[in-house]
Amino acid sequence: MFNNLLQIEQLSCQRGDKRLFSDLSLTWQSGDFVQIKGHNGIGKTSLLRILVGLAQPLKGEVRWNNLEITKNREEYYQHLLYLGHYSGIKPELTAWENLQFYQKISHCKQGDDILWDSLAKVGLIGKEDIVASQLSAGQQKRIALARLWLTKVPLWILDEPFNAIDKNGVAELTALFEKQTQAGGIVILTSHQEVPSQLLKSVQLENFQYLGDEQ
Ligand SMILES: Nc1ncnc2c1ncn2[C@@H]1O[C@H](COP(=O)(O)OP(=O)(O)OP(=O)(O)O)[C@@H](O)[C@H]1O
Repeated sequence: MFNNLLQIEQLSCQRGDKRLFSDLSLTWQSGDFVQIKGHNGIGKTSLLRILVGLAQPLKGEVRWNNLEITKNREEYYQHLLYLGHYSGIKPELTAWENLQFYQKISHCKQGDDILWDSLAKVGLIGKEDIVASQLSAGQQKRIALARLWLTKVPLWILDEPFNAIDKNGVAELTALFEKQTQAGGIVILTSHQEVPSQLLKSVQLENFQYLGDEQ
């Protein structure tokens, strides 16, 4: 895999009238497996949303391979898989159809076999013909997570991927994240649960909390 770089420079974030973090500068590259840490409400989701171009920082910028992401969205999104709090699945489609649709529109491994494999990995065999709206929140989350076994993109940004996932699932997903980074990908996530990996680096957002002296 090409050596990729995700850089954030002098990033400051405000939500409503509340300044969250400021002056955050970091560089991640191929092979990095990173957890964004910090107490509830510190701004972890806000940071991820800035990283994927869904929210604007107050100051600073995000660059993918030296290009500012908001000016090069099309190129950036060809390399990014983002799973946010809302799983982004279509409620009127079955689990199978959701993944088939994803295979069609994304840079994915193709074919029914790989799709069955991805359903098996998330424990949805037998549920493939049920429309997503009739599945539980946890099962819907697992349809979204099945994309991780289909995608070929290098950069994964995942907000609480382990929510509604049992202990075995957490271990299996963590192994997949390690495999992705060892193959030259970059995985950035938030998690309220312990992530069982020796490879994980962390960014503590408390270290960048706004202290009130920035102009
Ligand atoms: N759209 C918004 N408008 C105003 N304030 C917001 C908005 N979204 C989030 N906030 C506030 O910004 C702060 C950070 O929210 P964020 O969801 O980024 O935190 P978090 O660290 O991910 O929290 P948690 O660990 O609880 O998921 C919170 O105080 C939240 O209330």
